[in-house]
Amino acid sequence: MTRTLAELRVAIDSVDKELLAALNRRAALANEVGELKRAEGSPVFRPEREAQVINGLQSANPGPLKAENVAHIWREIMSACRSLEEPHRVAYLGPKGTFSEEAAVQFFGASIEHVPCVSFDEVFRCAAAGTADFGVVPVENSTEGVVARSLDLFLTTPLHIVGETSLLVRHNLLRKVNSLEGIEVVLAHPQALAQCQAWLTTHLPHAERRAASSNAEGARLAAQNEKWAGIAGERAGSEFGLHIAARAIQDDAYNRTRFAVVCLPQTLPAPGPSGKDCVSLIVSVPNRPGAVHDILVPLKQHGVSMTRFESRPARSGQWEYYFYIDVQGHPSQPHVAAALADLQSLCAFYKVLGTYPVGD
Ligand SMILES: O=C(O)C(=O)C[C@]1(C(=O)O)C=C[C@@H](O)C=C1
Repeated sequence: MTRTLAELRVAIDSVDKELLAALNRRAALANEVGELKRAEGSPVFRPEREAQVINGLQSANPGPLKAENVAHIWREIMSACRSLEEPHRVAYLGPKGTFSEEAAVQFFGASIEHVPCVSFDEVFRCAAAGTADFGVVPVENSTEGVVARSLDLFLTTPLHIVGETSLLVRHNLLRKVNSLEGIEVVLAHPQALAQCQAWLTTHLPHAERRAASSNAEGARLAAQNEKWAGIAGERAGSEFGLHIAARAIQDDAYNRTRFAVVCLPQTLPAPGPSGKDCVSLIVSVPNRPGAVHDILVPLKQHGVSMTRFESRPARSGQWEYYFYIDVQGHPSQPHVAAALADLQSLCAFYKVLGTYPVGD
């Protein structure tokens, strides 16, 4: 016999009460964990434990809830529990409404204190000075490649990477008026202008492309002039009361940006193994034939996969480079430790940027 809507809602209300009671039992346990950690002076945020909790629940999930929804729900549950233990301040490129803010909330959940910053440099400064506990910075975009400023800042920063997350980036043309007519200036971060260049050339060939410090800042400025438009996410559109004059204008439909989560090692030491981890390194090699090939040999010999290899000029004027390398695994695994030790012995410069659970 099929149940009526009223009967189904009564059943849902009863499940919700069970969930609420269970969630509060969980929160009380997290409170106890918090007291324990305060007593021993250990960090509240444990990304490897959170990754294990989510992976475990996704494997045990019988459905019909989708695996990605399970991840999303538990990220929020753990964010709420974590904030009971200790509220975390998270710095990102502001103002409110940026993709960086979205990445910060995707990684830490909604229960955080927001520290919007005016530049990537400021995000690094805030996290290094302790004004924020963590910083979230973009490192790579699937259309445009590396975010050079972030990579350059990694070289000298005392911060290390403790996590990563990636976002599907959908850019919209935002404007006071809901039309493409009469747009004289398009304002956005240079990365976003580059990610939408084919669309802009086709649809707004005569509009000036003007760089803004962030997409949300471009949207904020566009809200002040009818002849201007911004390129940003929906979040920024609603923040500044703008129309979406054109939706999803990025040249690549699968445009994704990967973000790194950084902090001081004293805020959170390198996370332990989660079962699916990654090590990020910066190295340089002596300028001689075959040197770059040689640093890859230990990885092959010890069966360690490399998932990323980027170069940045060393700015020595000598055509020397820093290489940004990501490898799969955790240094607590003997084959990873052996590969890294051999690699280090070949490098003129070697810096471990971080060991952390692989993001989604
Ligand atoms: O297991 C812990 O260490 C906790 O503090 C609990 C908990 C959770 O809610 O499950 C909360 C914060 C940590 O980042 C990891 C997990």
